[in-house]
Amino acid sequence: MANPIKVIISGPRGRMGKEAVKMVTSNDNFELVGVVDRINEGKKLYEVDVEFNQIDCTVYTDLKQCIEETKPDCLVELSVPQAAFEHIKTALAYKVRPVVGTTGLNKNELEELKIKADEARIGCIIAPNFAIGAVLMMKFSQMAAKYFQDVEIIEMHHNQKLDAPSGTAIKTAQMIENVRIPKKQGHPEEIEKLKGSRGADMSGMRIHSVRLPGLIAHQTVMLGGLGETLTIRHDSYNRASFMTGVKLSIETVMNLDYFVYGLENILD
Ligand SMILES: NC(=O)C1=CN([C@@H]2O[C@H](COP(=O)(O)OP(=O)(O)OC[C@H]3O[C@@H](n4cnc5c(N)ncnc54)[C@H](O)[C@@H]3O)[C@@H](O)[C@H]2O)C=CC1
Ligand SMILES: O=C(O)C1=N[C@H](C(=O)O)C[C@H](O)C1
Repeated sequence: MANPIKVIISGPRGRMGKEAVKMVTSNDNFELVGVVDRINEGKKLYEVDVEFNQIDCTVYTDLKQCIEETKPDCLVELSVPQAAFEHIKTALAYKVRPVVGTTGLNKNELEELKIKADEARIGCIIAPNFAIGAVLMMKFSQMAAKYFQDVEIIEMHHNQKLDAPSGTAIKTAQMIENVRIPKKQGHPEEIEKLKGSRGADMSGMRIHSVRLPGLIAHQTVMLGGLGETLTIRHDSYNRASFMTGVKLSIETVMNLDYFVYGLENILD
């Protein structure tokens, strides 16, 4: 059997981080060699949270030190955008391949990371959504937008989410932008009596962000035409739904020497 891929995870105590720790440590092809967090420097994961019982892996607060001591192949980045950008740049500088789920990176940051990864010929996968169904929902929406110019994206998430609109909603709109003839939707003279009531505007499309306790991650794309509408919806009911894509990305990034934005680009 080939040597396991040595993985480090950023944001291990988070909702996604915990699920990723579980997935990586239960997979024989991977070895969790370290984690990076804001706190708990030098502790073992099992000391940090009872959920990590028996996981004998060191917590680092400095990514460079983590990389130098553990010599990982891959960084799984699941923290916050403010930290993620620096983490990805550091990983690339050490030739550690990033697999990034953290959303909220802006266009310039993504562009800079693409240039760095491509120039250094280091695989890097950034996926706003790792759920297979979500990727299909985005692709189906893109297919449909060729025929329906009027699009409203409604993303719905738990109320602890920091960024709005979601990374998935932005990626969906970008994919649609590639095929849709730009159009300002609604009545040309419409007036928002309450600011924001028509949602965010992306090339005339509208994006609405719902935040409620009880939700996990959901998105509806509504397309309207002459006397008909088409509704495409995806629901993640738990964070295990994202792990198929995280696992595939870790395996795939090891054989890449360029930047990838979106899981759809590595699915067969
Ligand atoms: N691509 C995808 O499929 C998915 C992406 N996400 C994204 O993943 C990110 C994390 O989401 P959640 O787990 O729900 O958030 P969370 O708030 O539960 O977890 C974030 C964790 O990062 C830690 N953190 C903060 N600063 C850090 C630093 N400098 N270094 C290391 N860790 C640090 C926090 O202490 C926290 O434990 C968000 O950006 C979210 O939008 C979430 C679900 C799916
Ligand atoms: O914060 C979340 O939870 C999620 N974030 C990602 C996003 O912003 O699209 C992916 C998924 O929707 C869950």
